[in-house]
Amino acid sequence: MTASKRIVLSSDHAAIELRQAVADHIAAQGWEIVDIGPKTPESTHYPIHGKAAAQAVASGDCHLGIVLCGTGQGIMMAANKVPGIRCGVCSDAFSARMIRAHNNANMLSIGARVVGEGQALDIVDAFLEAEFEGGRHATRVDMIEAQGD
Ligand SMILES: O=C(CO)[C@H](O)[C@H](O)[C@H](O)COP(=O)(O)O
Repeated sequence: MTASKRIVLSSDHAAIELRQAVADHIAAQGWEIVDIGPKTPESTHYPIHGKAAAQAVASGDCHLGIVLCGTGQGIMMAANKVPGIRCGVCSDAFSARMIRAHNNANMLSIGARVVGEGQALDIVDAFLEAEFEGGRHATRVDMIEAQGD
């Protein structure tokens, strides 16, 4: 793990507490956290927060991003609308490892109403520890990028 790397975190109202747990967990590993909120649990709209986090990654300000909502699905869809973003929802560590190793994902989405905190932190660790394998997988990721928006 490269300690100097920056990671953006965001969520909607359904995942405020889990987002904080993720932030605490990865800050303890030396990651620089850019937590763009929201800070309070009032009902909000996941497209706003998925887009904002994705823009932080797509702009190069952050190396990676983690977004969370109730299922992880809506905020993932919003993030993937930003060019250059490859975000996958994961409920298990194997998938989290593979979206980086094979799909070169730069964002991870988690459903706070789907997985518990312990599982979520395992998913986060798997995502952050994995590395893109390149080779045939790079050919395929390039094909995704060539499809445009
Ligand atoms: O899971 C979500 C989107 O995929 C959101 O987090 C919302 O929680 C979900 O849409 C339910 O909305 P609610 O306003 O919390 O009932």
